[in-house]
Amino acid sequence: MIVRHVNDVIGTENEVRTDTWISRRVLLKKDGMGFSFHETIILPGTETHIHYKNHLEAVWCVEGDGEIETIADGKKYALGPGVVYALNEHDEHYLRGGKMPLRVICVFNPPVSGQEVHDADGVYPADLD
Ligand SMILES: CC(=O)NCC[C@H](N)C(=O)O
Repeated sequence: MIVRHVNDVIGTENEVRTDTWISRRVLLKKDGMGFSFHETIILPGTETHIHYKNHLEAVWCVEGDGEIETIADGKKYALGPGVVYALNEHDEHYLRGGKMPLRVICVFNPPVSGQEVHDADGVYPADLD
């Protein structure tokens, strides 16, 4: 069994920081679960263009506020505690931070390896070792 605390990831290479989010990747591809499991903080007032062409992602919003806009149809959804969204169609979207840090728990299938960041098109690479 694997038992970890998010504090074991903070400050390590598996806490990935960008200008718009911080991702603490607690379970990774190498753990063999078939998914990866992250705590992510979306920074207030930011916008991130995301298009997970190679992954499915489900997101559970725990605290804070923000917004997601699906680009294909221009629909906007408010994000806050208890909201869950699943990018079951690899939906290209804008993820926006609100007034407060938005803390979410994310699952990726297939799992990320640990160091992925979005490329210019909002994509994570298919298989990083
Ligand atoms: C919700 C979302 O996709 N945020 C970007 C970072 C991602 N959650 C990650 O943990 O790599």
